[in-house]
Amino acid sequence: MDGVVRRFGAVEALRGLTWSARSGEVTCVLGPNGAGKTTGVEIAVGLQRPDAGTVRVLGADPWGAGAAHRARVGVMLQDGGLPQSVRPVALLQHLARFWERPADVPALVRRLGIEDFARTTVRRLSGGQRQRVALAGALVGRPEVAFLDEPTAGLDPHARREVHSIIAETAAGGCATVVTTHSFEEAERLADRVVIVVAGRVVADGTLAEVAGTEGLEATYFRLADSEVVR
Ligand SMILES: Nc1ncnc2c1ncn2[C@@H]1O[C@H](COP(=O)(O)OP(=O)(O)OP(=O)(O)O)[C@@H](O)[C@H]1O
Repeated sequence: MDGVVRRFGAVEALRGLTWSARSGEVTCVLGPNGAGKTTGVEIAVGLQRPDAGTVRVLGADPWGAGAAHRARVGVMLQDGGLPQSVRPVALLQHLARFWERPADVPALVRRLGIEDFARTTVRRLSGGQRQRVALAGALVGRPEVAFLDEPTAGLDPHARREVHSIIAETAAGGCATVVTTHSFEEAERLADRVVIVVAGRVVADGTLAEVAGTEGLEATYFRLADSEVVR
């Protein structure tokens, strides 16, 4: 996305957001609460229209893009948007039928521990369980681009470890994998590239090594976030 602006009344959530993600890489997007990460992701998947700027995902403008484009893009949003009254495995099997070459649903279910709560409807799942189903839903179509909004927030350590390996494998399979996170440890473990967003702008963008430099990712983040907030 290039120069993307998004306003909500008097709030300027995105103030010229410019960054990109590449195939075969994990791009971690970091930034304080309210920095504009989710807004950026929602624009990238066509759920919101920018007030200004340009967005291209797989060469297409996501706003108003058709079903063929959407089928190439996987999305996991913070509040899930999952149907409430279905059971997880039935939901994933149903989703898998929309794609020509879906992922192996039983393998995904096993790896994410979804079989432990397979008989519970989505409505009654815990937050972390629901999140695992949402992640499986985002990846079941083997997308070429995936936007995962805080995929490990609130997950227990086992689930987090499994999600990290699934994300790494997804990128290794060629997917441009975008992950928003508040965890430096997660970004250091997963990221090929890091984008730091503060107050609707990108304040750092590069490989993990470039962004972390000699001071490390955490120190870089606080330095950039604090100076931007003060400004
Ligand atoms: N629909 C909306 N109406 C009004 N303001 C909004 C709306 N959506 C987002 N905002 C505002 O835009 C800004 C960016 O929000 P956004 O959810 O993108 O931040 P974020 O970086 O994802 O934060 P978090 O880390 O808490 O998830 C915030 O100030 C938020 O209050």
